[in-house]
Amino acid sequence: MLTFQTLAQRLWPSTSYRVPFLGLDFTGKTTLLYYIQSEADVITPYPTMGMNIESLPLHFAKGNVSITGFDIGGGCGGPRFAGQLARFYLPTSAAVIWVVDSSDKTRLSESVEEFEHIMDFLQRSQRSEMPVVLLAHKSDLTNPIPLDELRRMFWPHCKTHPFAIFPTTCRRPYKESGVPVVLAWLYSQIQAAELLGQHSSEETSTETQEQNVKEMTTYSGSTNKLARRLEDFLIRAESDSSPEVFLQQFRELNLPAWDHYTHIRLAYVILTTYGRQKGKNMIFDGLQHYIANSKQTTSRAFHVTMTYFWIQLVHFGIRSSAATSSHQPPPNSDSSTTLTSMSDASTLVDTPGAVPPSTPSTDDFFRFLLINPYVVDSNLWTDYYSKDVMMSPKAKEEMVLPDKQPLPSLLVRDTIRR
Ligand SMILES: Nc1nc2c(ncn2[C@@H]2O[C@H](COP(=O)(O)OP(=O)(O)OP(=O)(O)O)[C@@H](O)[C@H]2O)c(=O)[nH]1
Ligand SMILES: [Mg+2]
Repeated sequence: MLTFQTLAQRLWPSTSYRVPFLGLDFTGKTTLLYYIQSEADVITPYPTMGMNIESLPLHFAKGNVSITGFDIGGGCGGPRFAGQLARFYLPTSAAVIWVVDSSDKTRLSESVEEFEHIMDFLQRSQRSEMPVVLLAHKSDLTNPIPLDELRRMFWPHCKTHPFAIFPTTCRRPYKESGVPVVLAWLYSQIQAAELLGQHSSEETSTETQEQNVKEMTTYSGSTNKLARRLEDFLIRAESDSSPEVFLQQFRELNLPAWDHYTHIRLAYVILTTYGRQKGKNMIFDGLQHYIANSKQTTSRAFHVTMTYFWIQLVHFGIRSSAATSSHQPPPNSDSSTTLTSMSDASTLVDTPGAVPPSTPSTDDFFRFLLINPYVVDSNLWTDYYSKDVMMSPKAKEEMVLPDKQPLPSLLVRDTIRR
């Protein structure tokens, strides 16, 4: 049976120490991650969808250490879902960074509540010795919550952990930001844990793993639909046909199902194999062809705006997971090419002697889903479009822009990633 923790270990082998950046949305987790990486302030103008995973090589007088920062966004499914996602990584993490927006007293008790859930989980995963650092972030703003008050509220929930609170800001020069002190503390804690042999246990009992899966889908007794759907997607992906067979089934109007999972996998496989420009046209042409000719889709109609929406979201996700993917997109994959259709696609794949573009592996699709779990939510479009706009005849026939908020921008993300 697939267990999430085994999967996480397979996809991100522990060559460096995993440190998740957790906390409520809008607290500054992403800004901090890239601030640590570049030692300079960066602009993060939109909430994180899914995760940012970055390698952070840290240098100290006493030695060097490599940390992999997992910034788990509150921009998808809310803090509860982010907390559930964190459970994939927590049992094998070296430490936890909990970020509080110290300028926002109104959300303090919400932050404590989420923190308590995470600490309970660590307790049950037998990781009650894991170092926890609380960042009283945005300390540049006026009237920050006093550190004593933060200690009073958070400390009772993590008494068994090495624990420290530091004020931090990304709005000052790096050396004055408080961040170097945090990293030095983390380094000393990781070294100490290493000496005591606490972090060496990568193995987790089957019982604990099964508990983690249960934790992933159940939260305080209430079932989380998104987490369940993610689990369904991962289980399906594990036993699914190869990407080559899957594309063949698409061309032959013979897919095993015509549902949200199938659409996401189709978009993923085609966009990673052929790049955005070519892949987008292939998806448009291929879907129209399929809907017009397959018995599976007799009552369906092609929807231009919906198709464009999912292409944009899946492509955004592919670019987000690119840093951790083993699959290399084709050269010039994003450059402009002439219109390509599904019949061109079969030519590309089947021409004798031609070198076919390589398709991504199953692991790459797992990785994509884990980093971008929001794609499992078939109602995600409602965050961007009102029902009236999306269901209008105009939106069905041509691309209509969202009326609620702009779609996540690759340009912005790439500026941040530089
Ligand atoms: N004043 C101030 N603002 C900051 C600081 N760090 C981040 N911000 C701002 O806080 C806002 C939220 O930052 P993000 O990094 O997107 O927050 P996040 O925790 O990643 O949010 P989600 O992705 O929604 O979970 C942005 O407007 C940042 O520019 C800081 O040190 N000082
Ligand atoms: Mg973020």
